[in-house]
Amino acid sequence: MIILTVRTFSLLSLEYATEGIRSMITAQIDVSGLAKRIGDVEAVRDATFVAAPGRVTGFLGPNGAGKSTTLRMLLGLARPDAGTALIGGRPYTELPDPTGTVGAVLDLAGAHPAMTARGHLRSYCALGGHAVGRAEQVAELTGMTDYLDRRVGGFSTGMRQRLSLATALLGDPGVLVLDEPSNGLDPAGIVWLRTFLREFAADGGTVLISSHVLTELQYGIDDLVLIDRGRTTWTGPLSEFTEHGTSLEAAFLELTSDGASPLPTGTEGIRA
Ligand SMILES: Nc1ncnc2c1ncn2[C@@H]1O[C@H](COP(=O)(O)OP(=O)(O)OP(=O)(O)O)[C@@H](O)[C@H]1O
Repeated sequence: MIILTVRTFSLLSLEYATEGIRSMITAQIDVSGLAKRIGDVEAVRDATFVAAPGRVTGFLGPNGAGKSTTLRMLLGLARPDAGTALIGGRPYTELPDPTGTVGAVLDLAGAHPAMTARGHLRSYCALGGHAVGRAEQVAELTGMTDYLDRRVGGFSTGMRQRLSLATALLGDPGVLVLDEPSNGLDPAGIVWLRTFLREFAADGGTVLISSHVLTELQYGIDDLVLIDRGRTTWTGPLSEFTEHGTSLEAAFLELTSDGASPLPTGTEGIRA
């Protein structure tokens, strides 16, 4: 996809880029020293990383590592005990146009089963103050046009994932935050999602995508953030993680042990 950027200017710390007929507000994600205790559990102890515009950043860690809790803090759904999680230099709750800045998929679309996809999207257009025609536009972007008049109750998990993504895109955000979006997608759906996210980033968007499945991220991301037991243990370009012959899987296992192992030889990413 060719980017025709005709103008950019700074809006707070957000970059507003106009490109062809489409415009988006792009912004960097900055997480620093983030911590959150839930009951007796230190769900997040020290998460520090950046997700940059124009890049797809994978947020990888084993089950229970703290990925969802970190993303919930980033999206203003949980209050950090310490540290900051900023989008374009601001907490989510202080963004002037939250849905026009960030699209998030944390859970499968919680639409009423009797509602059609079109009805679901149109009600979110009304809630978010978006033009009603956005429903059909995001359906086209996510390959949902043929399903618009079907009831959500009959959707497969993969179609629900697409509907969630379509809903997140209604405000034409420049930042996408996706928590395990490949769950329930078949191989063709995974390839489609990977291609969609790469094009979104190629247009200048910021993508942060979490997963505990290595193979989901291996071919679709530019940068990698590893989290283990609530701490980011490695951040950097994926190419640095694997270029010296260490497989992603081997490096992942090494860096999600007890943290005592050395970095893969030649790896220049940052180890926390
Ligand atoms: N509501 C909660 N009540 C109690 N403990 C919680 C709660 N939410 C998260 N935790 C705990 O916090 C830790 C981090 O959980 P989190 O869901 O953030 O991990 P995750 O990396 O997203 O895991 P997964 O890959 O399995 O989704 C885990 O030990 C989890 O059990």
